[in-house]
Amino acid sequence: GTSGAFCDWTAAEEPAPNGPVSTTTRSMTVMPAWVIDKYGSNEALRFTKNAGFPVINYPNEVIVRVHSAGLNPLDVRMRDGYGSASLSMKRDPLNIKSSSEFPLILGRDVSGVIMECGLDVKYFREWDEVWAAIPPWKQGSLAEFVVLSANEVSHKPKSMSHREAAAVPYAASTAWSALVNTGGLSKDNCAKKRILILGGSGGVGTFAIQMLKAWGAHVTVTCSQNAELFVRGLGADHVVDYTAGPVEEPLGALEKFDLILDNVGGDTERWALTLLKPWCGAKFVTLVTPFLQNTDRLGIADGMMQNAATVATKALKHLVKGVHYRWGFFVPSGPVLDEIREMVDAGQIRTVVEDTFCFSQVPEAFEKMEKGHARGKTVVQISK
Ligand SMILES: NC(=O)C1=CN([C@@H]2O[C@H](COP(=O)(O)OP(=O)(O)OC[C@H]3O[C@@H](n4cnc5c(N)ncnc54)[C@H](OP(=O)(O)O)[C@@H]3O)[C@@H](O)[C@H]2O)C=CC1
Repeated sequence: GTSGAFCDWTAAEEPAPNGPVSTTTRSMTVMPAWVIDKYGSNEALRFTKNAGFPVINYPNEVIVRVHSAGLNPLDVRMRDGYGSASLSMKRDPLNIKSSSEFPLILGRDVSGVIMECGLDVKYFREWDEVWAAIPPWKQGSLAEFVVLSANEVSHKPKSMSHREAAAVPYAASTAWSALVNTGGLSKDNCAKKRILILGGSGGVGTFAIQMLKAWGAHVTVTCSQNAELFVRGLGADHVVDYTAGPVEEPLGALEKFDLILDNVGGDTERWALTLLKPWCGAKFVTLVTPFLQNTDRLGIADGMMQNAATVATKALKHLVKGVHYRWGFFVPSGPVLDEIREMVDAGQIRTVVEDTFCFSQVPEAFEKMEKGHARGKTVVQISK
C-alpha cells in the first residue's frame, strides 16, 4: 500500500462513451468504479470508467462522492460469491431485473461528501462530510459515487480524516449492534461487568474493546501473541494468546464472564458458554453464523426456517444451563454512527489504518485482505 498517496486512475485505458466526465452529478451518466461481472478470485475485479452512475430512486436517498472506501473481510467473501443468492434477492425482491447483481461494486465503508439529496432529506445538505456503512445488498464504495438512504448516513467525525473515517463504519456498527442491540449493553450498565472478546485484534474486536472500555467494563481478549501490545493499547485489561495452545484452560481459570463476543466461530460454542456466569442473564453473542450460507443454499424461505430452527435449538440448549445464546449481525444505521462519532470526537474510539491503497491498486488491496492477520484496517483512496 501507499501511505496517503493518490494514483491517477484517469490514465486507465478504457474511454468513457459519453465524452469527458463532467463535474456535476446531475449531468453524469457514468463513473469510474471497480466492478465484478462474475464471482471468483482477484481476476474477477475489473476497472471501468463506465459504471452506471447512481440514481436517486426514493426521496429519502442521497448521493455521496466517495473520498475513501474501507475494506472488510466481507468484501473478499462477497467477491467469492458469499451471500449471492440471499443478497440478490434482497436487491431485487420482485426479480424484475433477472441476474441483477452484476456488474457488482464491492466496498462496504465510505467517507465522503454529499453531492445530491432527495426531496425528503432534511438532515443533510450538499457538501456535508459524511460516513456510512453500506448494506451488502447495495452497490459499494469502490466507485466515485454511491447512493444511500439518508438514514444509513451520518456526519463524519471532525477529528478524523476521510481516510481514517472510512476505516470505521462497518466494523464499528457491527460491534455496536452485537454489544448493544443483541448483548443489551450500554454506557449505563457496563461498570463492573466482565466481558470476553474472542478474536479481539480484528476489525470488529478493536472497536468492541474501545466501546466497552469507554463504558467502564473489564475486558479480556483472545488474540495472537504478536497482537497483545496492539489490543492492550486499545484498552484490553487481560490478554490470552490463542497461538500458545487451547485458550479454554487459561480462560477457565479466570472469574466467569457476563458477556462473550465471539468473532472467531468454529468450535468456540463447544466450550465458551461454560465461561459465562450461570443464571445471571449472561450472554454469548456470536457474529460467526451460518445465516447467509443457509439462505444461499436453501433459498430465502427454507433458509430462514433453517436459521430460526438452528438458533432456537441452540438458545434452548444453553438456556437450560442458565445462559443466553444469540446471533449478532451488522445493521446499517446512521443514528448508531452518530453515537460512534461522539465517541470518536470525545477521544474514546480511534482507528488504526494499517494500509492505504490508491484507486488503481484495488486488486492489491484485496490481496492484502486475503492474507488475513490484519493489525488494523485497509483503506482505498478514491478521490482527493
Ligand atoms: N454476522 C455479521 O453480520 C458479521 C459477521 N462478521 C464476522 O465477524 C468476524 C470478525 O470480523 P472482523 O473483525 O471484521 O474480521 P478480522 O479478520 O478483521 O478479524 C478476525 C480476527 O480474529 C483473529 N483470530 C483468528 N482466529 C482466532 C482464534 N482462534 N482466536 C482468537 N483470535 C483469532 C485474527 O487474528 P490473528 O491475525 O491473530 O489470527 C483476526 O484479528 C468474522 O468472522 C466476520 O465474518 C463481521 C461483520 C458482520
